[in-house]
Amino acid sequence: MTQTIAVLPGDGIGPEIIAQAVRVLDVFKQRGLDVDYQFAPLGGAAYDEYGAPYPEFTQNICRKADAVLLGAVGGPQYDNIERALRPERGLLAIRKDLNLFANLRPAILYPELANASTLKPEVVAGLNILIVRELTGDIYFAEPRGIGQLADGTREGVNTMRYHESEIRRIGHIAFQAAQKRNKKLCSVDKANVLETTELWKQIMIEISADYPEVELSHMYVDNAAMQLVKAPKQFDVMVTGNIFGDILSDEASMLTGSIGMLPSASLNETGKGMYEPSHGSAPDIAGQDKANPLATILSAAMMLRYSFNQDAFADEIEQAVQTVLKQGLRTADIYEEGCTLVGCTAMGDAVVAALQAA
Ligand SMILES: NC(=O)c1ccc[n+]([C@@H]2O[C@H](COP(=O)([O-])OP(=O)(O)OC[C@H]3O[C@@H](n4cnc5c(N)ncnc54)[C@H](O)[C@@H]3O)[C@@H](O)[C@H]2O)c1
Ligand SMILES: CC(C)[C@H](C(=O)O)[C@@H](O)C(=O)O
Ligand SMILES: [Mg+2]
Repeated sequence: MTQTIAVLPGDGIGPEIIAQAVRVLDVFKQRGLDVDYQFAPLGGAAYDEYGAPYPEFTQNICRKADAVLLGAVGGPQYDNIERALRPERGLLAIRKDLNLFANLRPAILYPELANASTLKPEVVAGLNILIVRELTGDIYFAEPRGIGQLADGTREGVNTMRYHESEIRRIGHIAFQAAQKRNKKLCSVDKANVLETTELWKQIMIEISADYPEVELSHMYVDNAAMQLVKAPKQFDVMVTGNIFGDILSDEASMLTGSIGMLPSASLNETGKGMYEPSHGSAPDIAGQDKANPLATILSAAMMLRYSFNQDAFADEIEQAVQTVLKQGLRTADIYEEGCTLVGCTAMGDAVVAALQAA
């Protein structure tokens, strides 16, 4: 039966990078992958068309789809609209609506990019970390929130950090299972020395570690983890952390791989349904200039084939094709180094498609 991919290009560079990922998926459609695309707006594009960042039109398509492929949302033209209508709220709403609580962000350094990282090549060579970020709880979603006025006329901003143990438990199991399939090391990142929410996080991780005796569990405070990621990133195998810490640490980890333009992600729910998107944003500073690196989005499409469609061999082929184009010396501006060939977003897509067709 034909399966459906909801394709949400979003804003800024979103449409440019999504176009390349769709071309890559088309290669597999030609080889028999039985999928159809349904395009829908999210974020600013949806606000422009429907007056809401996650309108009913998009909700209906995404709820029925077997998987969702997203570019990125947001842009300066939306920064001053009512908060509830901002593009980023559309992204949070779709994550909550589809219950996508498990965000997997693999930071893998392709050997060809060892010099593209701002860190010394020997610090990052061979890097392969998986960040497991909880995505539907924490300070992102808990009430109360808002900016209020106090009796004395001054204003106060409020957000609330909250986790129920069931939310911690389910992301913990995902992380332990991922570690079990990898190098069996799990580092849980918290701020249990200060925040009770994350003290509970740590307790739950210890409790469920009993189910995974072969996985070595360690704990690290988030400030130290931020430092260790640049000092000695290869000490990590899988890291598991809450929504806000995971947001920050995954952007940090992306630079270990050369560029944020290289970091894909999968956001999964309990049934395995997923939304796949690069970890970066809509990059308004380079939008519309054919300069964006499409590889994080193309690698996110590979994660979709692996997790949503059980097509491991196709996913491997995409990852191999990305390595081939890097070996050929092709680089978008964010990963460019002397002696390589500078290409735009479309030409990078062309090269990945050509590598797949040659394989
Ligand atoms: N998942 C998402 O949709 C998502 C994620 C992060 C930020 N945002 C939104 O994106 C907008 C811009 O945010 P920001 O500037 O803080 O973060 P950003 O990730 O969009 O950009 C940060 C820097 O990285 C560069 N960059 C990002 N992706 C790139 C790519 N594929 N190729 C080359 N360079 C790339 C940008 O040019 C910029 O210099 C904001 O509205 C923000 O809310 C959306
Ligand atoms: C745009 C924003 C809502 C989002 C987040 O904070 O989760 C982004 O930074 C991400 O990492 O996907
Ligand atoms: Mg982020």
